[in-house]
Amino acid sequence: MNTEPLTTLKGIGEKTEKLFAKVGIYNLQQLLHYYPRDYDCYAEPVPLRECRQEEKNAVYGRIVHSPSVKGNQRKSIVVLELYEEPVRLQLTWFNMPFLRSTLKKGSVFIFRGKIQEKSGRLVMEQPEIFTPAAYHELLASLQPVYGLTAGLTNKMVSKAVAQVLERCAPAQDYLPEKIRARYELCEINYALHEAHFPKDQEHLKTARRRIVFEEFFLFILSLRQLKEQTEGITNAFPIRAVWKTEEVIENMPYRLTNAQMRVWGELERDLKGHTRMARLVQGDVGSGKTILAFLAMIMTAENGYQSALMVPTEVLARQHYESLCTLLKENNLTEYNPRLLTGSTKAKERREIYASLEDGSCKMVIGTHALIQEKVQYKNLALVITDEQHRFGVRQRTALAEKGEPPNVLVMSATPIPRTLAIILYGDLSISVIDELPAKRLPIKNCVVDTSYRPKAYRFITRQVELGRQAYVICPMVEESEGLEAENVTDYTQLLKKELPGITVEMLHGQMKAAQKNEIMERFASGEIQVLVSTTVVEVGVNVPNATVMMVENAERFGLAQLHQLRGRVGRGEHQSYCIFIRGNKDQETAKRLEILNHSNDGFYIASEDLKLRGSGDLLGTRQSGDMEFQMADIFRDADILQKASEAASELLADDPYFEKPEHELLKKVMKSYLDLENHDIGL
Ligand SMILES: Nc1ncnc2c1ncn2[C@@H]1O[C@H](COP(=O)(O)OP(=O)(O)OP(=O)(O)O)[C@@H](O)[C@H]1O
Repeated sequence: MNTEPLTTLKGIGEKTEKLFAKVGIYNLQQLLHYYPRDYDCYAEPVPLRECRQEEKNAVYGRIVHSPSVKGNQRKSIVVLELYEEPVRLQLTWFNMPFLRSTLKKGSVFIFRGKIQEKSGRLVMEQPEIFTPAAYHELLASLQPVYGLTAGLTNKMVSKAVAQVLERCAPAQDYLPEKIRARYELCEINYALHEAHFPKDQEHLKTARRRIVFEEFFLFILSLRQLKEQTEGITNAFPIRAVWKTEEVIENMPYRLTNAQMRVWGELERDLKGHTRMARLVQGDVGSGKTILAFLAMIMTAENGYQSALMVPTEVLARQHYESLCTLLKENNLTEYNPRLLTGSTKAKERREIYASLEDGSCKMVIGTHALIQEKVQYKNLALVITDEQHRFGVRQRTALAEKGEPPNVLVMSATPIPRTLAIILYGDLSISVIDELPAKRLPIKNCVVDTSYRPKAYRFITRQVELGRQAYVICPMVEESEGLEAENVTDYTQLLKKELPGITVEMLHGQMKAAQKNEIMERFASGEIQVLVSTTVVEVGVNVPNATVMMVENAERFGLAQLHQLRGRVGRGEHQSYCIFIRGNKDQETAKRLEILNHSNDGFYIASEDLKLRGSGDLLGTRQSGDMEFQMADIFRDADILQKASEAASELLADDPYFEKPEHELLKKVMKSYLDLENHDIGL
């Protein structure tokens, strides 16, 4: 593992190092695995009449008239007209007056950019300019497009990656030869190189297959090890039947659905059982998983034991904490002393919480990664609940479990994974499914529209706010970023403040300070903020039943599973809810994909239809699931590779369960650092 800092690369100083840190890259190893999020394909130039609108095109241009330059020194626009009967195309460049001397009359260039229709004219803004010879060199190649942040350019990333590739190669391959041959996987150095700088689609496909396989393979191997260590362990916290949970269920303002009751029965059986519980509860968005988690916590506390609920974001931790406190108060159970422990808990309070966990006076704790820091000692932690399994590595899953006697483990997930895949990905867990939504829910009304619909959408939101409801508006980015045409939360909030006078509009995104995020979320939950412009930080678990509109800008930039999660933020109460997906392009494929969402509110159906539509050949589309477990793999798109990796892991473990054979020596080392890395990521 190459953990040298980025500053060991040429051209990277402290300033650039900080920019890389913003996208989560701190060392060479991480940079090597920072795969492009897309690839730009340099296709043959086409005649103007064959250009496709809303897409990137390359066109030949013989300059007949010199370009015009308008404006002044500080703000100028260079305009060049291309004409091929019957098509006229206007090329424009902002603040690049020097281009006038490059674009000389009589010369020939290739211009490349997106063609759009604006006020009845075809325009290409800020096109790239190439000489025909230079373009020829690039032809058919795929140029990597990396995820960026303000100040970090694509060129900076690709140059740095190129250096690392040169420095690290040739690495020894740790996937055993036998497996590589059997599953037709290419060699590691080749895979890494082609994943970043593919020669063509075929090379990319081959590279991708290898990397995806490897990601799944390592994951499954560690999962199997985990299973071996934990399966059949005696339940160290036997639970007696108690009546409190029955009372809590009776006192609830609603009745549990049949599915909730069935799953609760399964949880209860597990908790009272002789062997340790290890269960996954899967249920579509809004199906009511949280109350089951709370019931399990109450039953555990009633028996004198502690439980911990760990969630991926602070916003969600706080929300769950508040609902738990309300539930306990309503049932006179505040003696369980629930606490909230997150990264932003102040030192003094933190010490108090640590003490109450150690002496056992706190029976329930909800929090983020802070819960698994070394300093936290529990008196008798009997139940660990993790929310949204996917966001935690295998290692994190057990870190909590290692604090004392192995506790019962309950995992909640809203990711609609088909059963066959779930069995692989959650190999160490039994699975329960909540396959029913609470009654009285009206199906969400959806529409997929283009940007011209915005004024109507704003009027609609205004009317909903007048009725006392609230709305979310989701943008893909936090702030404007060079070369990326997508709406951003910062500018959009300003725009909406103007467009929606008299309505309280605020923004929320992951880069804000925790205290600020909490404040905004609390004001939204209490109804004070009426429209929340946000990134996908609200994607998982956020529960504000009064919100009835979810408007998603640049819906094409999100995977369907992610859009389904976002949509799940509305329709959580009794009011009719609406979802407006705004398409930022006119691409046919996008339209087809979004139509699936438009016609169904069922997460499992959406995932399977999406898979059919994509087929396995689609390499470049948006990743389906927003999970962070894998760098490149996507559990939906790569379902077939997942199956193969699972097969391979079984074969390997049957042959050499402790990696003792010489050909598995390197793999053993990699497995160890794979687990350590996850530890390292969470600061253990
Ligand atoms: N049986 C029920 N009847 C009516 N409302 C319910 C029922 N169960 C839960 N709810 C309510 O439905 C809303 C959604 O429940 P919850 O937050 O548990 O969903 P979830 O399954 O965790 O969804 P997500 O995956 O989106 O977080 C909450 O406001 C909750 O109080």
